[in-house]
Amino acid sequence: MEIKQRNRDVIAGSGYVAPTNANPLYEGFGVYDIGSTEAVHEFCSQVEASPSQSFLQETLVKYSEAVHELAMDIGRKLCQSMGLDMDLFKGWPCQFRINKYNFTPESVGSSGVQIHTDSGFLTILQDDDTVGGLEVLDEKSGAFVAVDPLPGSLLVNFGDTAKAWSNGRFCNVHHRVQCKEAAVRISIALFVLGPKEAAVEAPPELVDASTPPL
Ligand SMILES: O=C(O)CCC(=O)C(=O)O
Ligand SMILES: [Fe+2]
Repeated sequence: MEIKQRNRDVIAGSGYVAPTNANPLYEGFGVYDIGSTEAVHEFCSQVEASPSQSFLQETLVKYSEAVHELAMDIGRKLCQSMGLDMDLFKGWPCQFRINKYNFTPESVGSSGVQIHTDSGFLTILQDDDTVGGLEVLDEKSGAFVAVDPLPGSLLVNFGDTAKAWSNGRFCNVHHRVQCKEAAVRISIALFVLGPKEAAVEAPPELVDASTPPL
């Protein structure tokens, strides 16, 4: 526990999250801004990835660089597809989280993570290869739809900041994690948060008479 606690918050909730009474099955590690290779190295040294475990550090650096580049690329393509000439996510902090759910026989049927929307712009999620549980809300019918494990795939969803920026064109999807079986479930998320200093505002091209400001 002492070692896990070394993964301290940079912003609220960005470091180690221990199980709580409200959420006893969940714990997670995090890096505030994975766009910084130093932050990834610091994380590895905090959780004592020793030189004998250097493959861990290498893997994490490679993974974080690849998923960060993917996020930036998605930002550019989103803008292109909307006819906007901008590099949207450039310089935005990207938070990284490794989620662990210690599901038990007693917890089957209960909640691993309550229903929520992600607060940032975009989330890239690598879900557990075998243990399901992620469900997204179909806003029309009000029913939850299971997102079954699909090894080798990444799931991308928008959050609250994307809804604000796009003036309601992008939907911040509600989702939750349910315990379906007594097994450890791991997921890895990258959250493209939003501009560090400036406020989020819809570009003028996305505001007109038929889509007035939200
Ligand atoms: O573990 C998952 O599949 C989803 C986790 C999640 O929704 C989150 O970290 O915001
Ligand atoms: Fe989420």
